[in-house]
Amino acid sequence: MNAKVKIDNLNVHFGSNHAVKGVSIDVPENTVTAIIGPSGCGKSTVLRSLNRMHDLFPQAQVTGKILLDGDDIYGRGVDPVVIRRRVGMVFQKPNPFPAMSIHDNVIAGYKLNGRVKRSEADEIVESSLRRVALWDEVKDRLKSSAMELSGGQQQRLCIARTIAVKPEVILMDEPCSALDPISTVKIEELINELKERYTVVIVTHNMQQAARVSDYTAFLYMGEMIECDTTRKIFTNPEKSQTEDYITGRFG
Ligand SMILES: Nc1ncnc2c1ncn2[C@@H]1O[C@H](COP(=O)(O)OP(=O)(O)OP(=O)(O)O)[C@@H](O)[C@H]1O
Repeated sequence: MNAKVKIDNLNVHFGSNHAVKGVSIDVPENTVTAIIGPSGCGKSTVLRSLNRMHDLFPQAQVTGKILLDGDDIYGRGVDPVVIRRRVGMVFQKPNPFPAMSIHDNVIAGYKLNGRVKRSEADEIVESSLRRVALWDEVKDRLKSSAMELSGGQQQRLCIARTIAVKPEVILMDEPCSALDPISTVKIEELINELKERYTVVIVTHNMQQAARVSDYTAFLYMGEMIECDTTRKIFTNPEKSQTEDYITGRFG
């Protein structure tokens, strides 16, 4: 299988804190890869490296390579804005734009490309909302504020906003941690559908969630990648004792 994203000897320093130490992971296309590990082990830092989010933190120093379709996203002349369009991100807490309607939230990122005809915008809003199974719930109130939606609906709206830009890769940082169990099930079902079109990388604290939604799992510990394999192998027959200790709840 092709590696859509290849993380090759990634190191991230925040000042003197060496947060990510020589991590290499291949992320195959049209799969879900979960990154798990105890708090502070560097999961979010690895994830944010995949769309150059650390460019926004001057103290962060990133070395190594992140290849997207074989090209280094940190290469000379590469525009991080273009990378962030190809590699979208969904955050822990749903973060719709509070002053915008449901409709305008979905199309907000797409509009950064330039003027969009009304009919084109309506079509993108509908198809994106359908894809996150939110259309039927909101189609009669597209002009209402996004803040009127429940937390779970807001998270699906944020995923719709990410999809509307037509990314190739979707990064998700603990996308269900602020949601109730029913909304969590909906997002997990959605993640399973998303991989038909996109490559998904998800950070989660919840090992059952990693086991349910992912095809591959990478276990990080203190900034190092201990083991990366199929999720089935990691959860049933891991190679490393640290992985086994973590997934059986002996630490973390
Ligand atoms: N913007 C930042 N500035 C300075 N240090 C940071 C920054 N982001 C992360 N770190 C440091 O990098 C290390 C790894 O943090 P990271 O958030 O990646 O861990 P994590 O595994 O995602 O943790 P959690 O599960 O608690 O969210 C920590 O020591 C953290 O303090």
